[in-house]
Amino acid sequence: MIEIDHLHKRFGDFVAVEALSFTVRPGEVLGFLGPNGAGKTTTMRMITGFLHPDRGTVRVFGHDIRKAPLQAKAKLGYLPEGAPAYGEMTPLAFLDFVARVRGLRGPDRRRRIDEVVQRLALERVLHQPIDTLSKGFKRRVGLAQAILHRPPALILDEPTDGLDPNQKYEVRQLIQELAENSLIIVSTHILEEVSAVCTRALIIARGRILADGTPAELERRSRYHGAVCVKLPGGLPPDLALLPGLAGVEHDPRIPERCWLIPEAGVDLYPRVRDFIAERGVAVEELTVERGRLDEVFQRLTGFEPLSSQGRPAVAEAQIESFREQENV
Ligand SMILES: Nc1ncnc2c1ncn2[C@@H]1O[C@H](COP(=O)(O)OP(=O)(O)OP(=O)(O)O)[C@@H](O)[C@H]1O
Repeated sequence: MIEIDHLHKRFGDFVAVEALSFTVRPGEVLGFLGPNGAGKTTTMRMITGFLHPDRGTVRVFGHDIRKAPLQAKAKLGYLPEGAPAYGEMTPLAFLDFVARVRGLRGPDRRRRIDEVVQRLALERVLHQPIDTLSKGFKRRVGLAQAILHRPPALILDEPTDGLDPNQKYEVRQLIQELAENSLIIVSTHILEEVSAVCTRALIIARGRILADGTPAELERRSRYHGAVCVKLPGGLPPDLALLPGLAGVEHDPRIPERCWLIPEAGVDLYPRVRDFIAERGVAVEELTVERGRLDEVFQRLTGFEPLSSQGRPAVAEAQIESFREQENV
């Protein structure tokens, strides 16, 4: 278990992390999300003991990272941002060096190195200087050193950043496998990654926690949660706008006959839309329900407003209001 209690960090006058508290338990994969400069790396560096907080504590399986750093660090594997390594070394020499630092000796050291080499499929680059490896292989070497001593907690700072889609997929698969034996804190900018690998997500900005929940809980905070996506070749019947519980209509800018019917809070709109379509015999090509959009929740919480969406929902809501006025509803 990792317990973080009221962590603070300033750089000069700038507050990078403020009163950050959370606990991560075995079995959890915590996605650490936030815009650039939110304080993710600073927090991870404090958790792993590479940076001292101004205030607050970090306990790793009961060991305070400042008072008992060796015991705490023995429980941690850390992949820093960009997976730095000694570039002139080969992966084999680097892993051997890390294994020695981790206190692994004799046959056990060789066995563990063999294990991670196999797990990360490093065999064919073992004797090539790390500087000459592709980004994907460099990241694998970084992950190999992080798991070499089989730590019960892994801190991974943007493990898929800069990788191609296949390499990203591979690393995500690996994170899911590693989650069977270790709790994981993983920072990312990629929201689909959160749904793919995380059991819980924490959104931070300006060093503070803005949201904490499972990916499904966060998706439920989206205005698109429960939105019904319809593609109607004959266009939107005007009186569909009168459907009780409909908060707004958003048209797909790329496909004219397609739109999202946004529900009022707490309304299950889908059965009403389905019944309306069935009763009127409206031709329909697509009818699906959205779970919600993490990107929209993230943008709203972090105060970002994309230019392309400004005003769009408001216009749709105004149209509905005018329909309702005309019909005296
Ligand atoms: N050593 C330092 N000296 C001064 N400012 C720093 C230092 N380290 C980090 N900062 C600042 O603290 C803030 C938080 O940085 P941090 O790297 O933790 O953010 P992040 O969430 O990891 O961002 P990114 O997603 O871009 O990696 C940033 O504004 C950064 O410039």
